[in-house]
Amino acid sequence: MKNSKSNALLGRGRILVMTAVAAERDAVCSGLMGDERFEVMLAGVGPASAAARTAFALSKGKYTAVISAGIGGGFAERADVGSVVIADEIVAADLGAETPEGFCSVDELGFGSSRIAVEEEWGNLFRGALKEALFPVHTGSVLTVSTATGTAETCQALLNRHPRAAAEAMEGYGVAAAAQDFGLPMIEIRAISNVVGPRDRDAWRIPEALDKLKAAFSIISEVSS
Ligand SMILES: O=C(O)c1cccc(C(=O)CC[C@H]2O[C@@H](n3cnc4c(=O)[nH]cnc43)[C@H](O)[C@@H]2O)c1
Repeated sequence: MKNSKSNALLGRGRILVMTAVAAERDAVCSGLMGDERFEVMLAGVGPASAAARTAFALSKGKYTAVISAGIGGGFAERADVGSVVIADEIVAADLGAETPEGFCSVDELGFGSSRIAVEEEWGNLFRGALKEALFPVHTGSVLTVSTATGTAETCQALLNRHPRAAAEAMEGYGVAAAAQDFGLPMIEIRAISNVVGPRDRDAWRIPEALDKLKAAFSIISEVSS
């Protein structure tokens, strides 16, 4: 599956892929099957570690684009367990201040933006390729949180603030902030392992999500060639 649009983005150099933990990195590497255009590194868990490690990697190597990837929580009826979410924007969902009237975002506080745009053309390309391969794939905001949601109340509060949210994870905004500082396009891809809501770790389908992550990167490698 060749595509000239992808070559414009991917053909110029190496792509840095950041995953939080080793199991995610291994799944991505396994899907990429030695595709040398991609380099996969560990971001650590959470946006701070992800931003620091991504910026460090970008300062040392020559990259033309960045992907934040891993497993993630899916919002019910938007992204089922076993599906893949391709972000169309990344939102730092808990970056701000609590007030008696409710949550106040950094945007409202006047300290910058809680949203970082992703590479739209690239997202469309990957989504199309995954769909063509009959892959369950969704698009929407991917929220970055420092505390994984564990109650129905927090889940509802996030959805009230971010009606377009499809998934949440813990690194995307950090990776995106570093990519933005280096002027590089980026995207976030999450294989859904669990439903966002009351914490039930036994219900997380991690091996299945890692398999989906692997399969997604196999398709991404193919469509990028
Ligand atoms: O225990 C394991 O074998 C294992 C293997 C791979 C990954 C993990 C993780 O726990 C990864 C943590 C990583 O996953 C993201 N994540 C997943 N679900 C959620 C969620 O509901 N809310 C927020 N983040 C989620 C997150 O990016 C973590 O860094 C374990």
